[in-house]
Amino acid sequence: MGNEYRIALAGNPNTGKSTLFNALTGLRQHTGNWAGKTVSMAQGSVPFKDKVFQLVDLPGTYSLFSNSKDEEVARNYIVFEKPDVTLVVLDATSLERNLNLALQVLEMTKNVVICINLIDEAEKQGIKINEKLLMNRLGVPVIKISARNKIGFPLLLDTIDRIITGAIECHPAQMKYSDEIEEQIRKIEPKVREMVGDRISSRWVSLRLLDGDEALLNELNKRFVPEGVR
Ligand SMILES: Nc1nc2c(ncn2[C@@H]2O[C@H](COP(=O)(O)OP(=O)(O)OP(=O)(O)O)[C@@H](O)[C@H]2O)c(=O)[nH]1
Ligand SMILES: [Mg+2]
Repeated sequence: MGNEYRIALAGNPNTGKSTLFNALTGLRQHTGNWAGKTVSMAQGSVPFKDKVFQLVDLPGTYSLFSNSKDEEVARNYIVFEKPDVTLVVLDATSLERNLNLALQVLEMTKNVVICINLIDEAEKQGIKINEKLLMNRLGVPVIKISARNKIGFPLLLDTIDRIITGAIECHPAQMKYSDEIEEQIRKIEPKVREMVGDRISSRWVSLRLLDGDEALLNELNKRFVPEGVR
């Protein structure tokens, strides 16, 4: 349908993705206080203004390389299924560790919202988070929420809506690597672009290939190379 948009929820395990998913959709995806709860993707819809957001609860992962099935599922969804917006759910009480995954997502896709969850817990612990500064550094909206207490939802939904309409444009920060790696990227990126066009970030694919990500290479072959040529 023309007014349906897919919104993916990514993040480290145990950051409250399913709690957010359930609170927004009214569904009952399993939640728990230990890692590895969500192993497959749950979907649920959230009507908002003239639109319907189809939320996809991805498995929680510490990175988005090809280290495990979960990472591949989450990675493939973000890169190949191309959700309209990807929410990265972070735990406000361990932001530094959580930002690692956020930076990976920013390399993979353009339309990203960073949700800093468990803001209630962070406040209890006296942790102060400057979301404006983060927003400037990361180039995408950063919103403080508490999924459990349903805090921050109106702004979150409105921000998703405004990204979809184009009222907000994301400019995700790109990590700069050593001169040597940047030089290698420059060499292979044009060839990667010939293969993937502008459907996927050619810089990100180049980086993964330089890292020897064979699972990704297989996935690219499957999706982009005609069967007779592989
Ligand atoms: N204090 C507080 N706890 C929260 C909040 N959101 C989620 N939690 C708790 O954090 C724990 C993990 O929540 P889940 O929603 O299962 O986390 P998840 O990200 O889906 O975890 P995986 O599926 O393992 O990746 C649960 O005990 C939640 O009740 C919040 O806003 N504040
Ligand atoms: Mg979950």
